[in-house]
Amino acid sequence: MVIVSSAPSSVSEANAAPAAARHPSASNATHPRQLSTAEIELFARVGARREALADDLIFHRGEQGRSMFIVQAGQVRLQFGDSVVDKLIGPGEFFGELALFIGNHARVANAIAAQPTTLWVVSHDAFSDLLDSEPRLLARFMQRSFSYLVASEQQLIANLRRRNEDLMVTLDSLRQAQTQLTTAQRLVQTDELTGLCNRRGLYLYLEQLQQRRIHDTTLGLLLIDVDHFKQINDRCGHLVGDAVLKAIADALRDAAAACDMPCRLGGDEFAFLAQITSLDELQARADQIAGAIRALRFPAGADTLQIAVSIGGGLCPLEATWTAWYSYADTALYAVKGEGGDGINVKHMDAGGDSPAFC
Ligand SMILES: Nc1nc2c(ncn2[C@@H]2O[C@H](COP(=O)(O)OP(=O)(O)OP(=O)(O)O)[C@@H](O)[C@H]2O)c(=O)[nH]1
Repeated sequence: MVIVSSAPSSVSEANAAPAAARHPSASNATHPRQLSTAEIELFARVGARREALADDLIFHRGEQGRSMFIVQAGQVRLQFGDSVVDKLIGPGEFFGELALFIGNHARVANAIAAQPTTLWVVSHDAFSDLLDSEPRLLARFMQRSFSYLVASEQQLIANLRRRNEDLMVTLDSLRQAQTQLTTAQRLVQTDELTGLCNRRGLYLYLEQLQQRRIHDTTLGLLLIDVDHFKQINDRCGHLVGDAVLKAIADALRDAAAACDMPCRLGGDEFAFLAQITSLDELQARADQIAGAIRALRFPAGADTLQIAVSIGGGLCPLEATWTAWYSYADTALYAVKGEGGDGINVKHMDAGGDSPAFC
């Protein structure tokens, strides 16, 4: 509870010195916020006495102030908020002096009694009167206060600058972490050998399919499997096998429109999901892929190696699932393999048709 009501105070609370529990008589204003005995006597003469119990609010942040406060006994805590450290004002020290000098000044801190405290409250008007009667003493007091205020403001600016720099460093680390996360996400969706999407990348594409759909198109799926790939590895070595897989990936990439998804499902098996308008268009993609792969040549000792693929697929009924599409295309692919490979089997995936996937 505040016993004596008082007018409020200023920005200079931010600059109040930490309470060192100095007693006024122990010093003759050696600390810039410590009043000399003469100053205390002068202010005590014109100030109103105010008693505050522990936790009493003396003024709050934003409140307009016209008075300065001097702690006679006890201690006042200035809370600035915004992560600025609180300050404790002890006996013989003053706070809120800017309101005294300029009148009507918005307080920048809450002032709360840290313990039972006695204050002198010096109003702006009383101070103006004193300026006439005690100009020399008050000039020294004001000079000291101003230089302390300026030094404190500079300290505040330096702290803010440091805080800003710390924030920039934190922001930088966050950006780096974000980039690393994006890279990691890309890597887990990418097949290391060919650079195409892997199965995880395909599943992500399927999850986002609704948003990626192109108006007036349907989906077509092709499964592409290299014929006798094991023999290529056995005859020519794994490095040639790898080169074959990479070249097939390039052929798929070349045949893909921006909205299509060519990917490597694993081993020598690839998938190609296309947004197209007709079965003919899907057939044309399959022909382009098979033709490009057939045209590839790889050194195999004295000979050159030619590659062939089997392709199965069809137009995907949108009400069916990926598993059903895959199962249908796989059946179509193995029909080609059963006839010796190097062929294309692309049809409508008809839920009422002869495919076991849709039975
Ligand atoms: N070079 C290389 N070989 C791989 C890679 N991944 C899987 N393989 C090999 O690919 C071969 C696939 O063999 P199969 O599944 O029998 O297929 P295939 O020999 O093409 O038989 P068909 O499909 O019936 O014509 C296996 O020998 C695997 O070891 C890879 O990344 N690089």
